[in-house]
Amino acid sequence: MTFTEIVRKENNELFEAIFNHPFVEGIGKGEVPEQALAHYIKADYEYLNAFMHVYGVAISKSTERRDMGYFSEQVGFVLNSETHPHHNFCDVIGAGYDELQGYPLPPTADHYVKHMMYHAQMGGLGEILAALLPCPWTYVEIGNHLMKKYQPTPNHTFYPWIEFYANEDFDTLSMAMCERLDELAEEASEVELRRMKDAFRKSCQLELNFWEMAYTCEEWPTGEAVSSK
Ligand SMILES: Cc1ncc(CO)c(N)n1
Repeated sequence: MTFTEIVRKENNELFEAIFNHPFVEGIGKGEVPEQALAHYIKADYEYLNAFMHVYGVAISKSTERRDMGYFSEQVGFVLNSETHPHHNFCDVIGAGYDELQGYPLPPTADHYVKHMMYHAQMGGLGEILAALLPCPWTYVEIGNHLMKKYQPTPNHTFYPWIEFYANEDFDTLSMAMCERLDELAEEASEVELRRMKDAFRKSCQLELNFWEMAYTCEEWPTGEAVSSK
């Protein structure tokens, strides 16, 4: 088995818990509370900004042009394409996209971006990719799972969202990350492999918690966040 096949298997329970989460199930059924959709977009817009910062660190740690090219392509994808699923949620709640931008991250999203930045700063390319991979991988699987289970047609409330993540383009771009990570794992030491596994698992856990954060409209204890800007 390859490294990514092993970690996919070791974290199967988390993937299943994500598929069964009420937010994700709600997307499939076409019913998600409006506050949860708004909370998700506010957090995810800033999360994706942080994700691009991590790609930037990954570029600075790359020695090969193919890696630099891949990361820069991914930044372009987040900037130009991953706005589409966000627009779907905004349209459903009748909110303008810019109204939901610029908010401080709730605790779980804050934890998630700092977890990725920690591995980006402390680790090599393999460790960075291991921390990043659950982001596209869980969404590819969510998209395909919802397509299969609910077989939405274009008039489904969340068809654009589901179609975006189930689409082959997203799959191809994301799964290139699996192949590169497997190559890096071949050359990694035992210690590096353990760190890569930890980074991957924690990102899967935080993916699950991110859905819960949005669903419960999680806030900081006193209801006031300190802006990190
Ligand atoms: C939290 C989170 N994980 C994964 C994705 C998919 O890129 C996303 N947009 N947000």
